[in-house]
Amino acid sequence: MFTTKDTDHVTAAAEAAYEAFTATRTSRRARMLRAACSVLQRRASYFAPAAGAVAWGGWIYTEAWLTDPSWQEPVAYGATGILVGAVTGGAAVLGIRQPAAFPALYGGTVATGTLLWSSWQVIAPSLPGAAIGLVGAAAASFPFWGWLAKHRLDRDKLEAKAAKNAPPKAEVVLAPDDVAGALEATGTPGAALEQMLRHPDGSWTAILSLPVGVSPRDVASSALRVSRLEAALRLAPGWTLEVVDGGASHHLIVTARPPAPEVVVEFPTRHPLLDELEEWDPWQPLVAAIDIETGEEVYLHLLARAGILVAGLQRMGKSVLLSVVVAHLALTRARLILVDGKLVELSMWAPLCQHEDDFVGRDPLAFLAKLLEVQREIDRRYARLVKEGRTKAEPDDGWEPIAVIVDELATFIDIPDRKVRAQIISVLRDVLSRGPACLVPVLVASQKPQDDVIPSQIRDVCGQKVALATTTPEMTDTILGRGWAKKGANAHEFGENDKGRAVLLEDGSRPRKVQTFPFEPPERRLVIERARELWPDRPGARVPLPDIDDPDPRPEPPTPRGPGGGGGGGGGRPVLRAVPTYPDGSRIEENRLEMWQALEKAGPKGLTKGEAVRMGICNHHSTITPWLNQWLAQGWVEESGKRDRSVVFVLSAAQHTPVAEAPADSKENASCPASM
Ligand SMILES: Nc1ncnc2c1ncn2[C@@H]1O[C@H](COP(=O)(O)OP(=O)(O)OP(=O)(O)O)[C@@H](O)[C@H]1O
Repeated sequence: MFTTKDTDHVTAAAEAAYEAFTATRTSRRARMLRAACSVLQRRASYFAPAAGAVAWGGWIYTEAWLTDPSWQEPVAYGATGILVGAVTGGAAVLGIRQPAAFPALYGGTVATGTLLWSSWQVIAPSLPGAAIGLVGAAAASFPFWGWLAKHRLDRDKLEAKAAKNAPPKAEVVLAPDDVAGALEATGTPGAALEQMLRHPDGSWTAILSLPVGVSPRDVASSALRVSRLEAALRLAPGWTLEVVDGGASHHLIVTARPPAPEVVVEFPTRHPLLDELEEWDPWQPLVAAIDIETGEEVYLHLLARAGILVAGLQRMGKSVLLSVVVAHLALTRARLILVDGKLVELSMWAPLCQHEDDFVGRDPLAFLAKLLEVQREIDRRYARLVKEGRTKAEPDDGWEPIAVIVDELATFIDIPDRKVRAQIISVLRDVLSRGPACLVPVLVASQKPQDDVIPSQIRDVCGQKVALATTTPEMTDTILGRGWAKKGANAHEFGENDKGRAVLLEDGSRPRKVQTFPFEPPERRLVIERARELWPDRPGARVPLPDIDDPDPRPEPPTPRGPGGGGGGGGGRPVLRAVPTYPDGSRIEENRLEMWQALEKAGPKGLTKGEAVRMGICNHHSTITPWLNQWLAQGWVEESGKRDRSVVFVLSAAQHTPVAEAPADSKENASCPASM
């Protein structure tokens, strides 16, 4: 038996239906008995004083009648007691729930009546005396009647108000004979309802035992049967039905759920990062969006999970989300490597880069070279992890985070050179999967959610995927993985006005529908200004402008190492924008550039051949010996004593790689002045 207290109208309707259902299962007499017992049980506290008073009055007057038999006294007093008792009982049955008021009113009424009547009897015992006593007792009950009337009036008012404000009544019908009957109507006769459970949220669960020969699994797994059962149950709109196999017990478990209550979620228009523009710890998750169903903050993890993939149709909010991630990274000590097929999206962050060539534009070969450089660093870091018997980096390892942000993956994947494409996919996959564990977070974004642009090898190693609006379920699956569109990740249902609306899927979790924060250029500039204040000496990267900066439009493809690389020379590098040269102006060969730069970086401390090998510049001393000999002969390098019994090589004073100047007539990118 249920109470309607504290339940909503849906629950009340469901209860009524359920009570009707249970009523059909018992005989009329049993139902009446049960109702009587129920009233007695629930209203016992109201009946007790009435019953006590009637018994007490009856006893006094029976005794009086025995000693002085006359009919007036017992009838008069008995009538009074019965009247007041009936009033009390009636009010109790009508549902007035004030246990303390009842006995008090009742007791007062009876006591006053008794006093008046007894006094009159003493003064002038007679029949009129009895009648006056009766009237007095009745008059004494006026306060009670007044109270009762007011109470009913108030209650009616409240009910009228509640009915006015209540949402339209939902129809929840459990068919007569209900779930078993409905099941029979769908072609599965003979089921018996074993148990009906009501849940506090208004949902219900029916446990049915099926006849021998009918498999609960067959019923539960047949979409047709389940939808027929749903129709036969005539559930109100918005209700959902779940049918599961009860297992060995040969039971079928049917659960109906009311629609989830609507949560009104307010979307903040300002990202919380803007309220605290201080150095940010990349180990903590960053607030990426708001869950549109619950209003909770939803996070992206830069280091604790594998890479991040963001994709969706054009103009739906990819760059905005990307900027939120870059803004967080800009406020860390991370080295930013920005790869932007469109140049304009990430170029405003270029002044925060720590290396001049850490901005890659529309150049797949330059991208591959950068990926190989990052891959070599990952190899070095993993070598240390292996030596130290660890599986991932810790915050106090002393490694500098290296964040790789790639916008518009299509520029680097959707290219005619299949070989370079395959190399890029292979190395990017490796960097995405191994990077975060050694402080190399990677984010890739694409505005073309198609298989040929987001290969499954790339998608599958991304531990966090964000699907902004797409147009088809296939596109959604391309971003999130096969089958997710069918399981409710419906990015393809977002409309063109749903800017920043996305489905976020984290490995091992259910997809969440989210709304990203707006993060427009003025807000991005605030972060940039603050980062420049925090780290004023970052040199920034040059944004390569096509046809202006790149002197060699057809550079030779680099030679990536095979999988698992292991710190080799890394092959050649494509010609990048500034042509590195020796002091005599001749170009530094691709395969020697890394060694030359290592010498530059080492400064007067110099470098031994062994150190160069350990840094992964080459596999063996013999590789660099001829280069060093040549540079010694030219006078660009000097020997400067020994360290650990090895000769230390240093660049001769003032040797450095001059940076090629942009031609005087070249246009300057507004977001990246040549001064950068
Ligand atoms: N969370 C958001 N709230 C409000 N507006 C947003 C949100 N995200 C994006 N927008 C708006 O949507 C528009 C497109 O955003 P954005 O530039 O990020 O799209 P995009 O997918 O990167 O486009 P493209 O693919 O062309 O680069 C912008 O005008 C931006 O202001």
